[in-house]
This record gives sequence, structure tokens and C-alpha cells, in this order.
Amino acid sequence: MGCTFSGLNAFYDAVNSGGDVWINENRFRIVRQLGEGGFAYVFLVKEVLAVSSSDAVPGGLHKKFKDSTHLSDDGSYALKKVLIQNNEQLELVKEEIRVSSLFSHPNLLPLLDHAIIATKPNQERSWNHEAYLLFPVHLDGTLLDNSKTMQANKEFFSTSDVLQIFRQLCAGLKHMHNFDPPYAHNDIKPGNVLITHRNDQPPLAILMDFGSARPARRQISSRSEALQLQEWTSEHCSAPFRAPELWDCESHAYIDERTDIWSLGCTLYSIMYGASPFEYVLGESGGSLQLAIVNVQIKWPAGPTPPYPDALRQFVKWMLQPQAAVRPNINDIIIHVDKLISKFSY
Ligand SMILES: Nc1ncnc2c1ncn2[C@@H]1O[C@H](COP(=O)(O)OP(=O)(O)OP(=O)(O)O)[C@@H](O)[C@H]1O
Repeated sequence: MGCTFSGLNAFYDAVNSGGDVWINENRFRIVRQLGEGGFAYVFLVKEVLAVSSSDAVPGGLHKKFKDSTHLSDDGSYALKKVLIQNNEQLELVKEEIRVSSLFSHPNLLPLLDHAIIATKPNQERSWNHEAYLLFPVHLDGTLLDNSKTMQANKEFFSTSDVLQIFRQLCAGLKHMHNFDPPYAHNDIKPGNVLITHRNDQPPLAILMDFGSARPARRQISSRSEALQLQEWTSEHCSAPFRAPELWDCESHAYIDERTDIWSLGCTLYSIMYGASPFEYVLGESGGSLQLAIVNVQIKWPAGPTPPYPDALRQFVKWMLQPQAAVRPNINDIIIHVDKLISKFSY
């Protein structure tokens, strides 16, 4: 049994007992593991409803989120368990919880509930912690999972599905970029997009993992600030999707949410071809990912398949503008993708 961590209002009780996990007043049974991250495990869980009670259905979460379109009909959810071994990790999880709770948009994965508990004292005699974050579950996997399966089967998304998936990501990202203050997601990549296949409709795309999201705009005014930014991004922004200005930041620079537009361009390329335009370097001995990115050495697949129109390639190139100051913003991107949708969707 865990010991309740108290100190801030945001912390609630979570108690492990008999294979079930309590998050505040709701109880969940672990069904199976769905995935794994750096210090986290993600499980499929099912809400355990109170028996012999006339109001057992709907469950506690349905009472709490009456209007939410994200709640499941059958009480299934995704539970992320984060292992926390030091204060820095504790602060990072608290920040992930704070930022995840800011946004409300159909294409951004909402945090439904959370709990942080103290477990057992570590060698320094301070407490270890575990955090439990509850999300809607999307069982068709991430865009990365889908791309891998499709590549193995020599399949690819239709032009129409590429554009519709991308349009949804833009809608979610616009919510973050137009927030007051604007937020950058900082880790846009296929592994952070959940996909749900639907009958007679394009796949549903939901952006997740706000662990690296931060207020987007900052003025860099010294060498040490530039190096600090580079160090932070090397830990938080996946390298094949990281914008050039985050690899080699000048001592006087203005950084804004257009770092995400670069990652969005790499993600559009990935929806089409299954990997970042710069990921090929990782497979080549001696190749430098940083050089390929800073010099925008995009490798386009040869051959007629997949048969995407040249307009899509030009769209990717437009987002992969190495000078951030002239890179388009999310509103420009949405205007353009809508034009492409009306031209190429049927
Ligand atoms: N809501 C969900 N529904 C279904 N599967 C999920 C959900 N959330 C996460 N997963 C699965 O768990 C994996 C890890 O989740 P997540 O990316 O949130 O962990 P992380 O620790 O932040 O990972 P990383 O170290 O890559 O940043 C995902 O790649 C996905 O396969």
C-alpha cells in the first residue's frame, strides 16, 4: 500500500491493492500493458464499478466528466504509471500534469485524473514517488506503430488520409499555439500521435504526451542561455524531429512556437514515407543527423510509390524552412492544408 503524499492541492490518494489501483475515488483493474516510455509504463485498465448499487453505471468518471467526448462507454482507460526517483523527475511530472490539464480540444489527449503517491524511502531517506495519470485509451496504437505495420505490408496512407490526419494534428496544435501564452509541444512525432481507425471516415488522430510542452516564446540573450536551451532540447525534443535552431542556437535569438512547425513538417513526411526525412542518417555509419538537419538534406524516396502529388512534397519543404523567422505559422499551415484537402480529397 502506498502512503499518501500531501503538500499541494493537486495531489490525491492512490492506493494499490489486490491488483487494482485507486485514483482518488475511482478504482481500476489492470488488464494488460499497452506501452512503455523512458520512466513510464502504460496499462489498459478497466474501471471497477461499485456492485449492488443502483447507480453503479455510469462510473465516477462519467459523473465527473458528464460532457466529455473522450470517455469510454465500457470503462476502459489508459493508465500511465511514472516511476519517480528524484526531485527533478517529480517536478517534471508535476509540470506534465499542470500542462496536460490546461488544454481542452478533440485532437489533444486530455488528462482525466491523476495521483502522486509516496512509496518507500530511498537510500537518501527521502521518499520515492509514483505518479498515475489516467487518459482515454486508443487501442489502434500510435502513428509510428501504424506506419511500421503498413511498411511491413507495403501499404501506405492515401493522399486523402495523409491530409486528414495531418489536418487534425494542426487543429490540436493550433489550440496550443494560440493559447495565452502560446505553448510549444516540443516533441511532435509519430510516436506521440494516437490513431483510431473508423468506418467510412479518415482515421482519428490525437496528439499526446505534454511532458515537454512549455511556453513557446523566449528571447535568448547570452551564450549560456543558448547552451542551456540546447541542453534542455537535447533531453526533451526527439533528435530526428528537432528544429535546426535548437541544435545550434545563436547567443542572440528569438525562439517561438515555429520550432513545432519544423517537427510538424517532419511528421507529415513520416505519415507519407514512414520515417523522419532525416532519419536515414541514423542508419548510415558516420552520418551526422545535426548536419543533415541544419543543411536540410531531405532524402526523398525514389520511385513512383507511394504516389503522392508533388504539392505534398512542396508543402513539407515549406515547413522545413531552416530560418525560423520566415517559417510559416500554424494558421498559415491550416489555410494551406485546407486548400490541399479540397483539391485532393474525395
Ligand atoms: N492513451 C493511450 N492509449 C493507448 N496507448 C497509449 C496511450 N498512451 C500511451 N500509450 C502507449 O504507451 C506508449 C508510451 O506512452 P508515452 O509516450 O506517454 O510515454 P513516455 O514515457 O512519455 O514515452 P517517451 O519516453 O517516448 O516520451 C505509447 O507509445 C503508446 O504505445
